[in-house]
Amino acid sequence: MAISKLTGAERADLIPSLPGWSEVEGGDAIRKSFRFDDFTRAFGFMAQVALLAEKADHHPEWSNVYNRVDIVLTTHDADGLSMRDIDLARQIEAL
Ligand SMILES: C[C@H](O)[C@H](O)[C@H]1CNC2=NC(N)=NC(=O)C2=N1
Repeated sequence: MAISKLTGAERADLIPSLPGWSEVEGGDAIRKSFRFDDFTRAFGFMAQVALLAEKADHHPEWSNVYNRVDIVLTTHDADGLSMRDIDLARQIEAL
């Protein structure tokens, strides 16, 4: 099943509803940087996100430095931003 990229209008409507998430230049991804008290907290968060990602079969591009976790969401199968990214961002926010 083809996954469709969000249109500019859809992005403009949806992204502002995700607190702290911003559009990456070009509009093909969204990103957010999370900060925690320490590495243990950051890694615990990553473990929770990993479980969500596996369940959704939709995986983040991310990096971790000590207490910081930088997440980029994009849909490789759509070559850009899709509703799957919005859905995963919403689930991350609900953690
Ligand atoms: C075969 C498997 O369902 C796909 O490769 C999934 C896995 N995780 C994925 N994650 C992301 N971010 N984009 C995808 O297109 C994607 N595709």
